[in-house]
Amino acid sequence: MGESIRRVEGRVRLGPLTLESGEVLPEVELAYEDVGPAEAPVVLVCHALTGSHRTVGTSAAPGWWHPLVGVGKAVDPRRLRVITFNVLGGQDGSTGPRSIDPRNGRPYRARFPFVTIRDMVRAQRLGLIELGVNHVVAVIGGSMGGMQVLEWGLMYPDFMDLLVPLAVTPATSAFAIAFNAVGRLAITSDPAWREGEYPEDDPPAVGLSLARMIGVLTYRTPEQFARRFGRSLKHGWGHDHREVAFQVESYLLYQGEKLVERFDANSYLYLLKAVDSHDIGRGRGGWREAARGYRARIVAVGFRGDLLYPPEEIRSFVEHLRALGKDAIYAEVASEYGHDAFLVEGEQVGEILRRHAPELFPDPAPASADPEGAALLAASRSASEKTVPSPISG
Ligand SMILES: CC(=O)SCCNC(=O)CCNC(=O)[C@H](O)C(C)(C)COP(=O)(O)OP(=O)(O)OC[C@H]1O[C@@H](n2cnc3c(N)ncnc32)[C@H](O)[C@@H]1OP(=O)(O)O
Ligand SMILES: N[C@@H](CCO)C(=O)O
Repeated sequence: MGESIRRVEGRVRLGPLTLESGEVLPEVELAYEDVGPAEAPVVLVCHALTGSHRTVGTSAAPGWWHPLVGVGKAVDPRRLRVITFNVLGGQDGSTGPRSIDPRNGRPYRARFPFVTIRDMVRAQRLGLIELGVNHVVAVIGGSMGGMQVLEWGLMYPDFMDLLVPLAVTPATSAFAIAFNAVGRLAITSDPAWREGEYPEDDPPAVGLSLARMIGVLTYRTPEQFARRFGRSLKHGWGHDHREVAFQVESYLLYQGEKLVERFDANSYLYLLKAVDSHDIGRGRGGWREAARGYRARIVAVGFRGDLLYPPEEIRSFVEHLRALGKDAIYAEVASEYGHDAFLVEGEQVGEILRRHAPELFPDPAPASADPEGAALLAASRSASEKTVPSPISG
């Protein structure tokens, strides 16, 4: 970041935390990134499955959401204080399966308790209080991050002014749970998983890799694969069923390997379970009834071709909110990235935020005055598609 922009990475200690299940984690810590002026209005960002608290990052290592959050972007840390926590159950410094259980001095691994999206949100609320934050202007997140956004709005309805759930439905569908179940089975049936007791340098690589490959199939679209790979061959066409004949196979294998390099298999299992737990209506009379509890304004975004969280379901959710008299709008983004578009189409999501919440996300001041900001801008991806206006956008 430029010298003028404050960026802190740290950990907050929360002490014991009673989970939704009734189990108690005796010592909980959350890793966080805190970027922007300390006195500025706070935007809380919630990360997705394999993201981390490094939302903005640095010019040398831009964070996972650099297309949307950063100098010159819609969520600009020159005027907003942007805070992200690594989720409870995560693997980037927050308490999770890799952490030491203080009761016996051993890593939890597969003995870590089941955590839900609500547990993640409660931990973050305690984390914000530790950081001296009692109100945020917006909570933003996509996918598993969007689940946290929806829960934030019900668990602490007056804590924020605006909720921005992206690529998420009010409850995880049977179809999405089914893919998660297959992913988990891929990991747990790899003999290298060893009931979670694998050494750090010998993880269940085949299982985790396979789980990611299955996941990637649901995060993208047939259109993207057709355009990128078509039937292009990697090697000459042979007759061995073990060969990697097509480019698309090579790509998928690489995506699997890449995750093995950067993610813990046990944490992946727990986070998939947390995703399965997502249902804003659980214990609240169903999602339609639960929706009555929102008090903050909502700008919800769906992504064309999202197999897991179909835009039409998000749109119906917003229609229901509006029928309840809530201040909610829906906008849709077209992208061949499908579900993953929430991560890469930052320019389009930024346009939606500027249009519907200009008081928080005004047109950016040029980043050129800040050389590091310009470098971050250059690092972001260009969006090729345009935002699709929705008839129910305000
Ligand atoms: C951006 C980050 O910070 S990632 C690390 C933190 N984690 C996160 O942010 C979680 C969320 N992020 C993600 O899910 C992803 O990073 C996304 C969706 C944002 C982008 O996905 P990517 O995998 O980077 O994009 P994409 O699908 O274009 O794949 C590109 C990779 O496939 C490789 N590739 C492309 N075609 C082929 C092929 N035929 N055979 C083998 N590899 C191939 C590219 O070389 C490239 O490799 P690289 O990642 O080492 O540069
Ligand atoms: N690509 C996303 C998918 C889940 O939203 C991730 O890895 O977090």
